[in-house]
Amino acid sequence: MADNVASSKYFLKWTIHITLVLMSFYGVTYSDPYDDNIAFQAGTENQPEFAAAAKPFRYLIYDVNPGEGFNLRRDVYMRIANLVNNLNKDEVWILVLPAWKKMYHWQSKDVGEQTKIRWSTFFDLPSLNHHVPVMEFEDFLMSLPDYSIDEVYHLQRYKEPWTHWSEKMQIEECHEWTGFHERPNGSYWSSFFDFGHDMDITAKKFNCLSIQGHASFIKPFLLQNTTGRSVFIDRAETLLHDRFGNSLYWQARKSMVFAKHLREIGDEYRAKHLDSTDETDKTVMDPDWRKNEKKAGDAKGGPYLGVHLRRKDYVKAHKKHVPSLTYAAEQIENLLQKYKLKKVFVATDAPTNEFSELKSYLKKYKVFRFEPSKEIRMKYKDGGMAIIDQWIVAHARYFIGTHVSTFSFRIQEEREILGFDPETTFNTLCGDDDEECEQPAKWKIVN
Ligand SMILES: C[C@@H]1O[C@H](OP(=O)(O)OP(=O)(O)OC[C@H]2O[C@@H](n3cnc4c(=O)[nH]c(N)nc43)[C@H](O)[C@@H]2O)[C@@H](O)[C@H](O)[C@@H]1O
Repeated sequence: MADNVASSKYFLKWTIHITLVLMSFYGVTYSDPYDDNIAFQAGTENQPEFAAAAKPFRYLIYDVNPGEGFNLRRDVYMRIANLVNNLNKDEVWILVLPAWKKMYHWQSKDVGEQTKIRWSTFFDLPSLNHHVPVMEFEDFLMSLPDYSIDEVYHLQRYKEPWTHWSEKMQIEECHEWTGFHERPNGSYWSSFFDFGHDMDITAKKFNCLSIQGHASFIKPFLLQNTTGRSVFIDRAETLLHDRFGNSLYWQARKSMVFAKHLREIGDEYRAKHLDSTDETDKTVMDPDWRKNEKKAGDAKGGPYLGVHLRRKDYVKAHKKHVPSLTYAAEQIENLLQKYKLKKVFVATDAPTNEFSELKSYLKKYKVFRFEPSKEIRMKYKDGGMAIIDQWIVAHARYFIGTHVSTFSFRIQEEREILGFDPETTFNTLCGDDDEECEQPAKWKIVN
């Protein structure tokens, strides 16, 4: 009896939660009584021709190759978000956010476990929800009474190299290790963002799907060839952006507003150490990203140079393009002189000794690096520290990053959203012997 009451209360709670997510997406204002992180203020204007909310909704869950880093994963989110945006023109689909789990670069050992991290730790969920309906994986699990996902498709590349590129897909034998294990009862077990280690989460159906195409190429397959309420796409990085750099691309990117608690820490640091506030820097943003349509040059930026200096594995992996610390310091000094700045903020994964060495070459200037308290590190982990660094460095008067680092790319996009002149954004440090020193393509915002 008690069990029945508990389970009907539970069912009611999740029915209300999901209804509220969808109401928010369809433009109704509400506060979710169950989650302090979700207080939606969805607008009503410009609602696209999405399917009627009354249809039964479905869930799209995805994951990315375990080897991929934080900032490529952010890019894959955009591809899938725009697929879900497209799906919602025909059926209601909720995008289930893959919980963050430990990555190769998240090496801090003194910040507690870096697993099962909610997206709301890093991003503002109401902002994501303004673009597509989203839900945390943990919450989705709670709404699955038997922890059983209906269908899984592990995407893989075709074995044969292509001579002529065309979009194609086909269910085939798995070419590679998938992380899904068939059980005697025919269900499939996987770790599902580490939740599977404590809970018995399985999939009813599992297939490998060879595919070559853009994200929306899989849409007809999802609508016509799958019937499950919940569909999991593994190795989603296999799908390409539908259109790189168009307005929808930028809408997805703009919706990835950093969590307020991280922005506030960054803002406090800017004010305290870098004489930088949004008012003086002309970087005041509307809390609703849909209302921000900045033009190049609107933003002035704080009176400091911003540098993203990627070290660690990059020093070896991109030998030709990553400068020695002496040459990095020389380039930094030239920019400080050119822009008549006295302060430089360095976002970097460099160990302390390398940062001290860099500082020793720049004695005439004030060289800053964000050094968080233990409490902040424990709370927001390595991912949170990366975002705070990105936020601070993105507000600089002039930015220079590291060759082909996705960490630098995300900073460049942030500056496009803030309204900086692209000349002050798309710049890369040169390697010591890199005579060409190719500069990044200018991917300008399309509002
Ligand atoms: C060569 C490739 O490079 C890719 O790296 P790349 O695109 O720079 O960028 P990410 O994929 O984000 O990986 C770099 C990770 O290193 C840390 N990191 C790098 N720079 C900074 C910084 O300035 N501040 C802070 N706080 N953390 C930093 C952070 O955890 C970040 O997610 C890798 O993901 C691939 O695995 C591969 O190694």
